[in-house]
Amino acid sequence: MRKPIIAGNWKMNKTAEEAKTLIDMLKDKINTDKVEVVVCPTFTSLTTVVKELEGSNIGVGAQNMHWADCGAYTGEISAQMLLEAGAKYVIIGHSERREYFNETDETVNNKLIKAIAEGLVPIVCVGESLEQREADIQEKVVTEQVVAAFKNVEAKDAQNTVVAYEPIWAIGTGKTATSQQAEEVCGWVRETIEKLYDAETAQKARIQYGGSVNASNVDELMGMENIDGALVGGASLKEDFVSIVNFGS
Ligand SMILES: O=C[C@H](O)COP(=O)(O)O
Repeated sequence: MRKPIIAGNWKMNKTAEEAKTLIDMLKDKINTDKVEVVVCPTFTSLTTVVKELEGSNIGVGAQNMHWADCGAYTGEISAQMLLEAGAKYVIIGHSERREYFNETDETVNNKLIKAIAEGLVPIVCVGESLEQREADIQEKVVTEQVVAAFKNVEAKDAQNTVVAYEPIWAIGTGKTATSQQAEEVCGWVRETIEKLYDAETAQKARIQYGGSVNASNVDELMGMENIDGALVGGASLKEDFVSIVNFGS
């Protein structure tokens, strides 16, 4: 049985002081007995959030990383720097990085391999655009993204990798995919992992849905066979996140 994992992607929000206030408001209300919970602040707030969550079971992640150990990559951050700051998870290939910062399937693969090598838990994002959904090629798009992301990744490492299916047309729009749409694509993701590796790997890998998840739709989404969690944006910046991670209660 896969343990559900719900992560909050804060994106470019919350100064370190604001992050402390949010964590102080959330941490004692979140139940981690049945759900693995992760918060992903900006890098500048990482150490503050890690300190505020000391003694809790809530994990801390980063929103991105570079695959190099060091070098002339202005503005980038290495896996070692994330680990030093206390991150245990890292989001890779978010659609906003693919759109605004030229993230490609190749860079996503480079980052996934490096995250695994350094012992970070990767959350790899895939998902189609509105145009691709309207053209009904979402299965092709997502399948290709998954295949490219896992190139040269061993089965044991794929089993510990989280894949987040985030239809771009549902991100930040309030237009959530229906549970049936989300389940269909997450099922394709799992089938693709099985074809790449084996049934055991496909069953152990966890798949999140992301895209306007909120307290009113999380229960139905989490009831889907191939949805093991959620990657939450806007709703993770407020008390709604408590209702989301405590889903079903
Ligand atoms: O990483 C989170 C996703 O981009 C979803 O964001 P959202 O919940 O604001 O739609």
